[in-house]
Amino acid sequence: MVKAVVLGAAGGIGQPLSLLLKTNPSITELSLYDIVNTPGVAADLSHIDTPAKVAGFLPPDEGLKKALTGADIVIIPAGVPRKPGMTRDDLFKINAGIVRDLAKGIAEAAPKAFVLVISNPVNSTVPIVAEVFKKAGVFDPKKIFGVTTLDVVRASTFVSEVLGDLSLAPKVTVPVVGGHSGVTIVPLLSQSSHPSLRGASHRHRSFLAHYITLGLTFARLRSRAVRALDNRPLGH
Ligand SMILES: NC(=O)C1=CN([C@@H]2O[C@H](COP(=O)(O)OP(=O)(O)OC[C@H]3O[C@@H](n4cnc5c(N)ncnc54)[C@H](O)[C@@H]3O)[C@@H](O)[C@H]2O)C=CC1
Ligand SMILES: O=C([O-])CC(=O)C(=O)O
Repeated sequence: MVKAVVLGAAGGIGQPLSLLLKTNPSITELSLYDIVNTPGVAADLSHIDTPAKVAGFLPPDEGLKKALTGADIVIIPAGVPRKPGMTRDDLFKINAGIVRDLAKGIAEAAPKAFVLVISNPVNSTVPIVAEVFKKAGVFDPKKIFGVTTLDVVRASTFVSEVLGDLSLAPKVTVPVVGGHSGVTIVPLLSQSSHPSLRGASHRHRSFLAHYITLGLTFARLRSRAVRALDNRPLGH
């Protein structure tokens, strides 16, 4: 029996994430919490023919507590996303308080759950959860995670795309270490399994690394980067 809870389940990340969780046959219970719209999202997902029993919760009537009770895994995509021109750090002012309050709820209702923090800036929201848990006496460093998998899959995809063979993406590995903000995202391109990167120049690798760290702003630069690299042979 595995109960998963999504806090911020009605948002742009929360809805597809909840859908993916509902399609996972290992999950037997799925609770969706948000300040809006979760009853509708839960009703839609509940029609999918997989084992998870889905329920939606809103803040009134201790909705957060009800959503969290008995949770094994809690995933947090609640908060505001950045607008053009903003860095992830610019979200701190709003998201810090949101994550802090949700963490207090988890510490009270599901202190043993694994907690996965998606809300940005991840480099700061993870320590916020840790501090709230320490204060509540329930801190276990092995159970709190910042979700940065996106940087890893992005690195595989971008490297394969820029080097001209997207079909390699599922097989290419590019380890990414550090955090999930600006220069703290460090793709280890020298350790990539992509065959063309082994002989690439430092300059070329730096360019790719910068490209991978841009996150959502990458879209505007993507075609420019592909064009630039198309005209520049590897090693230059
Ligand atoms: N770690 C990562 O790889 C990624 C992180 N993000 C971050 O995830 C967060 C969410 O992004 P989106 O889903 O695109 O934003 P969104 O605005 O579409 O959704 C956010 C949801 O959070 C809800 N929310 C706000 N305050 C809440 C509270 N106190 N309790 C519960 N729910 C609350 C909103 O009602 C909304 O449904 C942002 O901070 C974004 O930067 C986004 C993409 C990737
Ligand atoms: O860039 C953003 O604002 C959202 C995020 O963390 C990402 O896509 O890596």
